[in-house]
Amino acid sequence: MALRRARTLLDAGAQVQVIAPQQHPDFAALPVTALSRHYRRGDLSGAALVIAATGSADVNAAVVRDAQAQGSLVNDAADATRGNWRFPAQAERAGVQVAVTSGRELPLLAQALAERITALLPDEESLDGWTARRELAITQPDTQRAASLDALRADIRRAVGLA
Ligand SMILES: C[C@@]1(CC(=O)O)c2cc3[nH]c(cc4nc(cc5[nH]c(cc(n2)[C@H]1CCC(=O)O)[C@@](C)(CC(=O)O)[C@@H]5CCC(=O)O)C(CC(=O)O)=C4CCC(=O)O)c(CCC(=O)O)c3CC(=O)O
Ligand SMILES: NC(=O)C1=CN([C@@H]2O[C@H](COP(=O)(O)OP(=O)(O)OC[C@H]3O[C@@H](n4cnc5c(N)ncnc54)[C@H](O)[C@@H]3O)[C@@H](O)[C@H]2O)C=CC1
Repeated sequence: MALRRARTLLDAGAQVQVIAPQQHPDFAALPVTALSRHYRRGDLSGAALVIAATGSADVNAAVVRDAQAQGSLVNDAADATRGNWRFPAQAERAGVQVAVTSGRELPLLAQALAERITALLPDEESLDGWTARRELAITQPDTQRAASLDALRADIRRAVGLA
């Protein structure tokens, strides 16, 4: 679990520190700093986002409490309602990102919706074409500009399946 979270955070550009007595061997290949020991109060100092993902509910509760006391965002991997951060399913193509949360614990729905949305995401060529059209449109005089943006809006809406 911690490994999956670490990959998500690294993909988002975070600096990741892992604290656990036993760590999955795949951590060795990741650019994380690792402490091979039990969690101690004080370990969270300076952390913007904290994930409690031990198998122990008591340790996770202590981590959540300590994180909240210092004002950090925190996720309890065993129960998202105990923290204030949730992990969404993600759809991404050519820089366009959509995050889907079920607002509850229903990851299979979030994943299914993210998969459906991925199929709607435009390719790089379309994005580049629309961006160029927008850049041109916003340099035009008012009436022409409105017509160009309306035409672009209609094309974009059609491309994502809207009437
Ligand atoms: C609350 C949340 C976490 C949070 O935000 O804190 C949460 C909670 C839990 N997930 C559990 C199980 C599974 N999670 C997945 C998959 C994903 N889970 C993700 C998010 C979230 N999962 C958040 C809610 C999201 C929402 O609903 O909106 C995704 C979308 C994103 C991500 O994890 O990065 C990711 C897709 C990754 C991808 O697309 O690649 C699969 C399927 C699989 O692995 O393929 C299973 C097995 C099937 C099943 O159990 O449904 C368990 C039981 C654990 C146990 O057995 O103990 C809990 C805990 C509980 O429910 O208590
Ligand atoms: N949100 C989700 O999608 C999922 C959540 N989970 C939850 O995540 C948690 C972890 O599950 P797994 O990764 O499968 O368990 P795991 O047993 O593989 O890993 C637990 C890790 O916690 C470490 N640990 C134990 N005591 C510790 C302490 N005092 N201080 C620091 N580290 C300590 C262990 O060394 C180990 O590395 C569980 O609470 C489980 O319910 C599990 C699967 C999916």
